[in-house]
Amino acid sequence: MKGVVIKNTGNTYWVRTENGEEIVCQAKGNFRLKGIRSTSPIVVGDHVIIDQNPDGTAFITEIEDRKNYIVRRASNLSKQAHILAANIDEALLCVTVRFPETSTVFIDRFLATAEAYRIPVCLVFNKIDLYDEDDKEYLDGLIYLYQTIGYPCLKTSAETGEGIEALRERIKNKITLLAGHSGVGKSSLINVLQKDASRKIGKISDYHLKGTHTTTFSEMINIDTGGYIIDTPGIKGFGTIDMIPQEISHYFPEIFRFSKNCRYNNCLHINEPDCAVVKAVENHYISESRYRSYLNILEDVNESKYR
Ligand SMILES: Nc1nc2c(ncn2[C@@H]2O[C@H](COP(=O)(O)OP(=O)(O)OP(=O)(O)O)[C@@H](O)[C@H]2O)c(=O)[nH]1
Ligand SMILES: [Zn+2]
Repeated sequence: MKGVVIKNTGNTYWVRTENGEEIVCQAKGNFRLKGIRSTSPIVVGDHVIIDQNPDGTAFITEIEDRKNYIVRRASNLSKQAHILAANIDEALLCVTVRFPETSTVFIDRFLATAEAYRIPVCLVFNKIDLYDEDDKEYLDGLIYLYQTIGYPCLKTSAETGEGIEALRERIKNKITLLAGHSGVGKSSLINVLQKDASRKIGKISDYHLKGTHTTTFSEMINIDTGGYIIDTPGIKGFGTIDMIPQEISHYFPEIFRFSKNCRYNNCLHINEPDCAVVKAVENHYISESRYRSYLNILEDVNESKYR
């Protein structure tokens, strides 16, 4: 039987089968994925094949190739990657320009990392009911910037319901990763999209966690109108540690386009002669905030080499 892993704690996996049933499974014996050293061989979002025994127990026997996956920022000491989720159709980065303010550096780091993971991103600007005229002007500037680069943007209010139908359409029949700073309204948006979401989560956890001390890695919330949302504490902003300096510009689509005209093909776009990127920033074809974020990641990657 085929299914998708919707929750995982320890060696226990909740699999939703094609006919909508939820089955609790174990991974079979020494289940290991080829080529990846990971703390958990099977993760939320994995497409798996399960075998169910007459006594009701079920085992995952096969896992299909992943189209993408995200890894928790691993410490340099550990060679094992902690994979948080796989097969993500789109990430929603929930952003507020106030209460709390999300910095453009944070947004751009997230976008660059998502590019590296090959996960499309839609920006969701929440709490629009709270913004004054200045905030709105700033917000419209941000939306113009990111839409021009190619990132879709939505404006929402979990409080008034504005923009929620567009959001619902956006996530329909997809596996969506919800990310963003603490307090921007991720849980509130989930609760508006799926009325009984928190109750459902509670029920599953209570059933399994009785008397045990396992950690919930990730789980998906089923949206009745179609789709799943992955809401995982560890992925508020994911790390960029594994990038090499020359690669970073590949993850800024508009910077990458200009970089092809730099004199040196290993140009880092700092102060090299005839750098087409620096020139494009000066001429306002590339936004200064995006360029600052690029330099910020570059600095971080350079530092991490010496740690
Ligand atoms: N006015 C207004 N308040 C909102 C909106 N969305 C969320 N809030 C409020 O913002 C606060 C934080 O919302 P949460 O949904 O807990 O934020 P979160 O992103 O899930 O935060 P973490 O769980 O810490 O990551 C709560 O008091 C919400 O009621 C909105 O669109 N408008
Ligand atoms: Zn350059």
